[in-house]
Amino acid sequence: MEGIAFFTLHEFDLDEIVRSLTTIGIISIPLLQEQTRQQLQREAEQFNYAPEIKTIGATDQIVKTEYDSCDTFAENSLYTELTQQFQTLLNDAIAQTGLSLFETPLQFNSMVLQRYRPEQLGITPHRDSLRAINLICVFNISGHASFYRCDDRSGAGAIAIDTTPGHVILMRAPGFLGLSDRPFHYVTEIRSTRYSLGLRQRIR
Ligand SMILES: O=C(O)CCC(=O)C(=O)O
Ligand SMILES: [Fe+2]
Repeated sequence: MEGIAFFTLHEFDLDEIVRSLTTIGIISIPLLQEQTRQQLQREAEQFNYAPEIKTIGATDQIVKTEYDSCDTFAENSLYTELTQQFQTLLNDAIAQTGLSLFETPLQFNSMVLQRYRPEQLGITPHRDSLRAINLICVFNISGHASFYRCDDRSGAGAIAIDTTPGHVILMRAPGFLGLSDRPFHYVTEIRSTRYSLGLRQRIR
Protein backbone atom coordinates (compact mmCIF):
# COMPACT_ATOMS: atom_id res chain seq x y z
CA MET A 1 0.00 0.00 0.00
CA GLU A 2 1.37 3.44 -0.82
CA GLY A 3 0.80 6.58 1.18
CA ILE A 4 2.13 6.87 4.69
CA ALA A 5 5.63 5.72 5.53
CA PHE A 6 5.32 3.84 8.79
CA PHE A 7 8.79 2.64 9.63
CA THR A 8 12.41 3.73 9.94
CA LEU A 9 14.44 0.63 9.23
CA HIS A 10 17.97 1.63 10.24
CA GLU A 11 17.88 -0.54 13.37
CA PHE A 12 15.68 -3.31 12.02
CA ASP A 13 18.07 -6.27 11.93
CA LEU A 14 16.28 -9.61 11.96
CA ASP A 15 19.43 -11.57 12.89
CA GLU A 16 19.88 -9.43 15.99
CA ILE A 17 16.17 -9.66 16.81
CA VAL A 18 16.31 -13.47 16.62
CA ARG A 19 19.43 -13.55 18.80
CA SER A 20 17.79 -11.42 21.52
CA LEU A 21 14.53 -13.34 21.40
CA THR A 22 16.45 -16.60 21.76
CA THR A 23 18.53 -15.39 24.72
CA ILE A 24 16.60 -12.85 26.82
CA GLY A 25 13.26 -13.38 25.09
CA ILE A 26 12.50 -9.69 24.51
CA ILE A 27 13.95 -6.86 22.41
CA SER A 28 12.92 -3.22 21.91
CA ILE A 29 13.83 -1.40 18.71
CA PRO A 30 13.04 2.05 17.29
CA LEU A 31 10.66 1.53 14.39
CA LEU A 32 7.89 4.11 13.97
CA GLN A 33 8.45 7.23 11.89
CA GLU A 34 7.90 10.21 14.18
CA GLN A 35 5.17 11.79 12.04
CA THR A 36 3.27 8.51 11.82
CA ARG A 37 3.68 7.97 15.55
CA GLN A 38 2.07 11.36 16.18
CA GLN A 39 -0.85 10.48 13.88
CA LEU A 40 -1.30 7.18 15.72
CA GLN A 41 -1.27 9.07 19.03
CA ARG A 42 -3.95 11.49 17.84
CA GLU A 43 -6.11 8.58 16.66
CA ALA A 44 -5.60 6.75 19.97
CA GLU A 45 -6.77 9.82 21.87
CA GLN A 46 -10.11 9.73 20.00
CA PHE A 47 -11.08 6.10 20.70
CA ASN A 48 -13.38 4.78 23.43
CA TYR A 49 -11.80 2.51 26.00
CA ALA A 50 -13.15 -0.11 28.38
CA PRO A 51 -11.63 -0.48 31.85
CA GLU A 52 -9.48 -3.60 32.44
CA ILE A 53 -9.38 -3.51 36.22
CA LYS A 54 -8.99 -7.11 37.30
CA THR A 55 -7.35 -9.52 39.66
CA ILE A 56 -6.72 -12.79 37.82
CA GLY A 57 -5.44 -16.21 38.86
CA ALA A 58 -5.14 -18.45 41.91
CA THR A 59 -3.73 -17.11 45.18
CA ASP A 60 -0.13 -18.12 44.41
CA GLN A 61 -0.21 -16.62 40.93
CA ILE A 62 -2.20 -13.42 41.16
CA VAL A 63 -1.96 -10.87 38.36
CA LYS A 64 -3.46 -7.42 38.83
CA THR A 65 -4.30 -5.22 35.86
CA GLU A 66 -5.30 -1.58 35.84
CA TYR A 67 -5.54 0.06 32.42
CA ASP A 68 -8.12 0.67 29.70
CA SER A 69 -8.37 -1.07 26.34
CA CYS A 70 -9.85 -0.75 22.86
CA ASP A 71 -9.93 -3.67 20.43
CA THR A 72 -12.10 -2.62 17.49
CA PHE A 73 -10.58 -0.76 14.61
CA ALA A 74 -12.23 0.49 11.42
CA GLU A 75 -10.96 -0.74 8.04
CA ASN A 76 -9.57 2.74 7.40
CA SER A 77 -7.95 3.11 10.82
CA LEU A 78 -4.23 3.87 10.85
CA TYR A 79 -3.93 0.97 13.30
CA THR A 80 -5.33 -1.49 10.74
CA GLU A 81 -2.77 -0.28 8.23
CA LEU A 82 0.06 -0.35 10.77
CA THR A 83 -0.70 -3.99 11.53
CA GLN A 84 -0.79 -4.95 7.85
CA GLN A 85 2.43 -3.09 7.07
CA PHE A 86 4.23 -4.62 10.04
CA GLN A 87 3.03 -8.12 9.12
CA THR A 88 4.43 -7.57 5.61
CA LEU A 89 7.71 -6.17 6.93
CA LEU A 90 8.24 -9.21 9.16
CA ASN A 91 7.20 -11.77 6.57
CA ASP A 92 9.48 -10.24 3.92
CA ALA A 93 12.43 -10.10 6.33
CA ILE A 94 11.84 -13.71 7.42
CA ALA A 95 11.56 -14.88 3.80
CA GLN A 96 14.85 -13.12 2.98
CA THR A 97 16.83 -14.81 5.74
CA GLY A 98 15.43 -18.19 4.80
CA LEU A 99 15.14 -19.00 8.52
CA SER A 100 12.27 -21.14 9.67
CA LEU A 101 11.32 -19.21 12.81
CA PHE A 102 7.80 -20.39 13.51
CA GLU A 103 6.02 -23.73 13.60
CA THR A 104 2.97 -22.17 11.95
CA PRO A 105 3.03 -19.11 9.65
CA LEU A 106 3.09 -15.82 11.52
CA GLN A 107 -0.34 -14.20 11.26
CA PHE A 108 -1.46 -11.50 13.69
CA ASN A 109 -5.17 -11.81 14.38
CA SER A 110 -5.52 -9.77 17.56
CA MET A 111 -4.97 -6.05 18.04
CA VAL A 112 -5.42 -4.37 21.42
CA LEU A 113 -4.72 -0.74 22.13
CA GLN A 114 -4.07 -0.13 25.83
CA ARG A 115 -4.22 3.16 27.71
CA TYR A 116 -2.46 3.57 31.04
CA ARG A 117 -3.19 6.64 33.16
CA PRO A 118 -0.71 8.00 35.70
CA GLU A 119 -2.80 6.94 38.70
CA GLN A 120 -3.19 3.38 37.38
CA LEU A 121 -1.21 0.33 38.43
CA GLY A 122 -0.38 -1.11 35.00
CA ILE A 123 0.08 -4.89 34.99
CA THR A 124 1.91 -6.89 37.65
CA PRO A 125 4.44 -9.62 36.65
CA HIS A 126 2.87 -12.23 34.37
CA ARG A 127 3.39 -14.33 31.29
CA ASP A 128 1.09 -13.85 28.31
CA SER A 129 -1.48 -16.53 27.54
CA LEU A 130 -0.38 -19.87 26.06
CA ARG A 131 -2.95 -19.15 23.37
CA ALA A 132 -0.81 -16.27 22.05
CA ILE A 133 1.74 -18.03 19.85
CA ASN A 134 4.89 -17.24 17.84
CA LEU A 135 5.55 -13.56 18.53
CA ILE A 136 4.01 -10.75 20.58
CA CYS A 137 4.59 -7.16 19.47
CA VAL A 138 3.91 -4.07 21.56
CA PHE A 139 4.15 -0.71 19.82
CA ASN A 140 4.88 2.17 22.19
CA ILE A 141 2.63 4.87 20.75
CA SER A 142 3.03 7.63 23.34
CA GLY A 143 3.45 8.43 27.02
CA HIS A 144 5.92 7.24 29.60
CA ALA A 145 5.85 4.14 31.75
CA SER A 146 8.26 1.35 32.62
CA PHE A 147 8.23 -2.16 31.13
CA TYR A 148 10.39 -4.79 32.80
CA ARG A 149 11.29 -8.32 31.86
CA CYS A 150 11.77 -10.41 35.02
CA ASP A 151 12.42 -13.96 36.20
CA ASP A 152 9.28 -14.73 38.16
CA ARG A 153 6.00 -13.48 39.57
CA SER A 154 7.77 -11.57 42.35
CA GLY A 155 9.53 -9.41 39.75
CA ALA A 156 13.01 -10.72 40.66
CA GLY A 157 15.85 -9.98 38.27
CA ALA A 158 13.99 -7.14 36.55
CA ILE A 159 15.57 -5.72 33.39
CA ALA A 160 14.15 -2.46 31.97
CA ILE A 161 12.96 -2.68 28.36
CA ASP A 162 13.02 0.55 26.33
CA THR A 163 9.51 2.06 26.13
CA THR A 164 10.48 5.20 24.23
CA PRO A 165 7.50 6.20 22.05
CA GLY A 166 8.14 4.85 18.55
CA HIS A 167 9.91 1.72 19.81
CA VAL A 168 8.35 -1.68 19.29
CA ILE A 169 8.86 -4.38 21.92
CA LEU A 170 9.06 -7.90 20.48
CA MET A 171 8.59 -10.86 22.79
CA ARG A 172 8.82 -14.52 21.93
CA ALA A 173 5.80 -16.75 22.39
CA PRO A 174 5.29 -20.55 22.19
CA GLY A 175 6.19 -21.72 18.68
CA PHE A 176 9.16 -19.39 18.26
CA LEU A 177 12.08 -21.64 17.20
CA GLY A 178 10.33 -24.56 18.82
CA LEU A 179 10.71 -22.98 22.26
CA SER A 180 7.78 -22.82 24.64
CA ASP A 181 9.27 -20.60 27.35
CA ARG A 182 7.32 -17.37 27.94
CA PRO A 183 9.15 -14.40 29.49
CA PHE A 184 7.70 -12.81 32.65
CA HIS A 185 7.16 -9.08 32.34
CA TYR A 186 5.25 -6.15 33.85
CA VAL A 187 4.22 -2.54 33.25
CA THR A 188 4.51 -0.01 36.08
CA GLU A 189 5.54 3.56 37.00
CA ILE A 190 3.05 5.27 34.68
CA ARG A 191 4.47 8.80 34.47
CA SER A 192 2.19 10.17 31.74
CA THR A 193 -0.80 8.68 29.90
CA ARG A 194 0.66 5.86 27.83
CA TYR A 195 -0.80 4.18 24.76
CA SER A 196 0.54 0.84 23.52
CA LEU A 197 -0.70 -1.40 20.72
CA GLY A 198 -0.32 -5.15 21.24
CA LEU A 199 -0.35 -7.50 18.25
CA ARG A 200 -0.82 -11.20 18.85
CA GLN A 201 -1.48 -14.44 17.02
CA ARG A 202 -4.22 -16.13 19.00
CA ILE A 203 -5.20 -19.75 18.66
CA ARG A 204 -8.69 -21.09 19.59
O1 LIG B 1 1.33 -2.42 27.29
C1 LIG B 1 2.36 -3.08 27.31
O2 LIG B 1 3.48 -2.56 27.21
C2 LIG B 1 2.32 -4.58 27.47
C3 LIG B 1 1.20 -5.03 28.31
C4 LIG B 1 1.20 -6.51 28.58
O3 LIG B 1 2.16 -7.06 29.04
C5 LIG B 1 0.01 -7.28 28.26
O4 LIG B 1 -1.00 -6.70 27.84
O5 LIG B 1 0.05 -8.51 28.40
FE1 LIG C 1 1.91 -9.18 28.86
